[in-house]
Amino acid sequence: MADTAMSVDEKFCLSEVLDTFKSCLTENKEVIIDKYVAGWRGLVRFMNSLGSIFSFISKDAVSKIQIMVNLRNGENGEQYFTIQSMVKYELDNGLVDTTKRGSHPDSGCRTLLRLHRALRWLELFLERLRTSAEDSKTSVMCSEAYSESLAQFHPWLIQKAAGMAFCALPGRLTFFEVMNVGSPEQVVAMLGEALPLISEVYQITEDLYAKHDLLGIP
Ligand SMILES: CCCCCCCC/C=C\CCCCCCCC(=O)N[C@@H](COP(=O)(O)O)[C@H](O)/C=C/CCCCCCCCCCCCC
Repeated sequence: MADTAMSVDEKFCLSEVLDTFKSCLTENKEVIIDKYVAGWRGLVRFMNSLGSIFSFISKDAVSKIQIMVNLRNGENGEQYFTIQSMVKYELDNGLVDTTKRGSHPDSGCRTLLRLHRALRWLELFLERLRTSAEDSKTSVMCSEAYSESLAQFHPWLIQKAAGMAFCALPGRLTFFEVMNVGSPEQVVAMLGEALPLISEVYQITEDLYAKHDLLGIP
């Protein structure tokens, strides 16, 4: 049974998120939805600790996480064990609006695609953080990562609101402290460990969605 309650107030722990993404993949390289969602939940906790200016982002992420949790807890929950089984089940049963919005606005494939696009932003942002100089600005790194990924899928108003929120990000050192991992060197080492796993999960999902022509679900 997947978690039904969303707790977003617990303290963030980067190693916990790292472990969750690590445990996302099965031996057959399928992506386990419960673990994927748990990874996002950890990231949302972290974002909440940065201040209420991020709450509009947090709310959207939480609502998408909750849609996935509800699908896992629904009568066909077993079909949502992995992203691969979800895609097969929803496509076989006509449960995805692939070209225009219709009767399945909250399909698993559509909802997960939004998180998947955000995972690309995360990958780009973390890579910038990992290789950043002491005087680098988190707001700039975050904004560049956003422009290269999620921004193309967001309307102007959301882009502006996101840009304003990024300006409220703490400086690099404070940001590292909130991660609660240790020294900056330890943070960099942790990021170096986390990134290949996040990239692998991203690429597997990207390839699967591309294979089924699902990357543009409206
Ligand atoms: C080691 C950790 C360091 C980094 C921690 C990052 C923590 C980030 C946590 C959560 C990120 C939120 C993910 C947001 C998912 C957005 C999905 C989306 O694109 N939704 C839009 C489209 O949905 P539909 O309308 O089609 O259903 C929706 O319109 C979006 C609304 C809200 C704005 C989303 C802005 C996203 C900016 C992502 C950067 C987050 C910055 C966090 C800074 C640490």
